[in-house]
Amino acid sequence: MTKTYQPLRSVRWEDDELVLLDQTKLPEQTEFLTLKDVKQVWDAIERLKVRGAPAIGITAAYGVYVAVRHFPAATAEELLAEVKKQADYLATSRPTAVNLFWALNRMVKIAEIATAQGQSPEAMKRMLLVEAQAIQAEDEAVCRAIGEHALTLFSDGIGVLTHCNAGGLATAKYGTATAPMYLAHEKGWKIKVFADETRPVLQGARLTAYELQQAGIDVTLICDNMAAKVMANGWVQAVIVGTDRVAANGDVANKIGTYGLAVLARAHNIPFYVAAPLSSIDLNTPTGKEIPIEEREADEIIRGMGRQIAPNDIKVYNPAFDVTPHELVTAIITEKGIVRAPYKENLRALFEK
Ligand SMILES: CSC[C@H]1O[C@H](OP(=O)(O)O)[C@H](O)[C@@H]1O
Repeated sequence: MTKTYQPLRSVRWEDDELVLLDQTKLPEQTEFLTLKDVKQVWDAIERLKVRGAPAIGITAAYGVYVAVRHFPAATAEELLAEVKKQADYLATSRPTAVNLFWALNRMVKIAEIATAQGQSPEAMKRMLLVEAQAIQAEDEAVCRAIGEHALTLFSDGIGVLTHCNAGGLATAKYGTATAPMYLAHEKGWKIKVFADETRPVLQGARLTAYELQQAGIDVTLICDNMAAKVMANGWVQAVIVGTDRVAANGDVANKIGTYGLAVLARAHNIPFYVAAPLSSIDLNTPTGKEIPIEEREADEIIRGMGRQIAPNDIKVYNPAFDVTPHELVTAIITEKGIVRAPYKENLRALFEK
């Protein structure tokens, strides 16, 4: 009997409103938010109520429509100017996940096309909503395709370690790193997942462990400092993670702690895979050195989960991401196939296919 994955959708356009699952409340509470204005959308992205590169892009796309749907533009040019203004505002919510900028650029492009076609402001607004819905629908198909390619690297009974949440909650459905886990489960394979808790915001403990358990997948939660022991035990045959931005040379920005995992995987001769939709690959950023790394507030560490665990006013360094050099990446798994080194040439070729 095939087990179909029942998604817990993090972003929905429902009854003509943008509805988000508040990921800061999981796993204890399943709470939905209806976002009525662009400031609420900005806050939801910045405060990680919605997070994960593709989900951020989808939310920002709907956010542009929410921002302008009632704007009283007399002409398409006036509305185009407002679309650009609101897209620029949403672009300030978080700096690292390139999907945010990729999705906002798509929304501005639609507004430019509508203007060039001489569409009315009302027609442009309809085109904007359709584009946001297309971005969401495409992401679901992209994630499933990533899963199918990744599955060719897995086998029944495999042990897989993952970091943070690159799951269904971070995308339209299936996730990127978790897509092969769901598809393997659908095929009836026995797959053992080890999920890093992923300090300080615990996306692995709160989200990955939660969504995989809900789907009936064998998942074991470990603290980040246990990954080496799990690998040394021989329990891991592959590491697979998501990404917020792949640079043109194949350097990978992802949740803080990913770089350390890649070093551990290399030390244990374990393949290190990055699941990356083309919407997360940024050929305009030459190397990982040029990827902006978000630094978040000290309280995420000092008072992260509701209780104080460090002295007041202690100095804190809280980068939300790190960069894994492409030399440590075994393969980048995209919806168009599996990409291996030399990454600079092979990533560019993806966009020429
Ligand atoms: C499928 S992209 C998921 C990606 O996003 C996460 O970051 P955050 O939770 O801060 O948005 C993490 O880097 C995941 O790999």
